[in-house]
Amino acid sequence: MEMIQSVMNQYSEVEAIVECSARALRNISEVFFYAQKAVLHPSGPLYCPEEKQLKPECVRALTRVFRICDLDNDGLLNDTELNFFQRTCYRIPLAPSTVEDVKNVVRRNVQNGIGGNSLTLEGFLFLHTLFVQRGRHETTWTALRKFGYNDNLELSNDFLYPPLKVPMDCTTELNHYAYLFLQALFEKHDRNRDQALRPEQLHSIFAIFPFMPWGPDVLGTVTTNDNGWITQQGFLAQWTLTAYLDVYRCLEYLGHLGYHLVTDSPTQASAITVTRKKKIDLQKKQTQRNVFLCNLFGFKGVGKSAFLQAFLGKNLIKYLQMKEEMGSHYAINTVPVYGQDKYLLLHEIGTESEFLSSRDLHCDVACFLYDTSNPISFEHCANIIRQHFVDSQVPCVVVATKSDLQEVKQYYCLQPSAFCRKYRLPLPVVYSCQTTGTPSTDIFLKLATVAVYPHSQLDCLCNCNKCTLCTCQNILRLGALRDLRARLLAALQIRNDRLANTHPSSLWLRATLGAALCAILSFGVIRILLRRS
Ligand SMILES: Nc1ncnc2c1ncn2[C@@H]1O[C@H](COP(=O)(O)OP(=O)(O)OP(=O)(O)O)[C@@H](O)[C@H]1O
Repeated sequence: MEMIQSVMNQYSEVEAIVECSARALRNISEVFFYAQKAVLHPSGPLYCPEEKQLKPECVRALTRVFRICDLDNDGLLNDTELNFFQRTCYRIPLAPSTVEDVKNVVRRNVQNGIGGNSLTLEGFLFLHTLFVQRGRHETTWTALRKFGYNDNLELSNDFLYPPLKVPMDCTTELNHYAYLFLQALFEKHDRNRDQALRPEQLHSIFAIFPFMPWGPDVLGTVTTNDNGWITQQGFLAQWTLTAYLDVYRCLEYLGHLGYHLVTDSPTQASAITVTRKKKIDLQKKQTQRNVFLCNLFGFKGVGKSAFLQAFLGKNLIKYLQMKEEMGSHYAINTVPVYGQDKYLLLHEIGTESEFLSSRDLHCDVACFLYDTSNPISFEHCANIIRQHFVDSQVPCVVVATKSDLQEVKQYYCLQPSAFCRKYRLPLPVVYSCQTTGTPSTDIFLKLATVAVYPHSQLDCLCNCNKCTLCTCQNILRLGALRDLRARLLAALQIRNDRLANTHPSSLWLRATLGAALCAILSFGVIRILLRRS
C-alpha cells in the first residue's frame, strides 16, 4: 500500500493503481474499468496535478459553457439556468434539494462561489475542479463534449459545421427561430436598453469566440445610431448578410454561441432556410425569399460608396466623416415592399474594367450609377449593360448620381435617357445624397421592389407619386391599412392565448376570415393596378 502511494505521489499523471491477478481472477473488471476511463475521459487535458488546478484550456472551455448557460447575462447561474445546464448535459434535471446541496458545498469552500443565491463562474469552476480531483472526470467531459469540445478541448468540426446542402441557384436565409434567438442575444447584452450595442457590449457578445468575428467594416455595412453603435436592426441585418453570403461561416458562429443547445434543436442548421431555386421562382412569378441581392456598377468616383451609406441613412457629410475608417463594399437594410419587410443587400462591384466574373453578374437586380457631373461616367455603365445584361433576366436600373451638381452631356453615342429607351430599361433615376437630413429612400424601395417582382412592368421608376408603383406603395403605407393589419395580428394573438378556453368558432373564425379577406383584397388591388400600368 505504501509503495502504491509513493508511486502515485511521484508520478502525478498516474490516475489509479490496481492490484490484480489473472490466475485468481482478482480485480480484472476493475482493470478494464480504469483503462477504459483513462482513454475515454482522460484527466490530462483537464487538470494539472502539480498546480492542483484546472488547465487554462479547460477553464476557457468551461467559461464558454457557463456564459452560454447564463441566459440572462447577469454573470450568475440561477436555479433555472443551473437546471438548463444539467438537462442539456445529463438529460435529467436536479431536484431542488440537490441544487441547494450543491450550492452549500460551493458556499463552504469558495468565498465568492455564490452571489445572491446563484452560482458564480468561480463557483462553477470550483465544482468541476472538485469533480476531477475526485476522479469524476466523466462528469466534466460529458458537459464539455455536449458543448462541442473534442479531446484537445477545441470545438470539433462536426459541431461547428453540421451538414447543410445548398443546391445551385438556391440562397440561404435565417428563419424565424434564428431571428428570435438573435434578438434575445441582442437584448441580453444591451443591458442599458438603448437598442444599440456599445463597443464593449458587442465585445461581450463575442467574448466566447476564440476570435472577434466582425471587423470595423461592419459599422459601414449596417445601420448604426448617432454614436456609431450597431442598432438592433443592424445587428440582425449583419447576421442576415453572413447567412446569405457564407452560410457555413454563419453555422460556425451560431455553433460558438451554442444555438442548438439554447433552442433545443438538432443542430444549428435548423436556423437556416434554403430557398427554392430562383429559376422556379421566376417561372411561378412569385417568391418566398426575404433577402435580395443588388449589385452596384459604376465608374470610379461616381458615388457608389456614398450610395451604400445613403441606404443606411447617412448623408454625404456623415459618409465623408467615416469614409477612411470603415470602408465596406456591402450595405444591408430592410425595405418595406408592399407592406412586407424584405432585406436588400447592396454590393459595390469594385472594378474599373468592364470585365466581370459570372459571380458579379449573379444578382436579383443590377444598379448602374453614373455621375451627372462627369461626362465620361455613363460609357462604363452602357458598355457593361450591352455586354452582360441586354439578354439576361436580371432587371436593370440606371441611377444618375450627384444630381445636386451641374449636369453635363455624356461623351457617349447616346445620352442616358435615349440609351434606356433603346434597350427598354426604366429611365434613369435622379439621385443625390447631398442633403442636410437623411437621404431619400425612394430609390432603394424601387430597387427592392424590382428585385422581388422582376416580372412586373415597373418601368415608371420616378418620384412622381402618381404612377402605379407609387400608388400601390402609398395605399399600403396608409395608416388605416396598417391599423387594420395591427388589429388582425392582435386578434390572432388573442386567439393564440385563449384557444385553450374559447370555442374555436368565435375568435378564430373571425380573425382568420378577416385576415384572408384582407389578403385577397390587397392582392387583388395590387394585381389590378400592376396590370393597368
Ligand atoms: N451627391 C454628391 N454631391 C457631391 N459630391 C459627391 C456626391 N456624392 C459623392 N460625392 C463625392 O464623390 C466622391 C466619390 O464618392 P464615392 O467615394 O462614394 O465614389 P465611389 O464610386 O465609391 O468611388 P470608388 O470608385 O473610388 O470606390 C466623394 O469623395 C464625394 O466627395
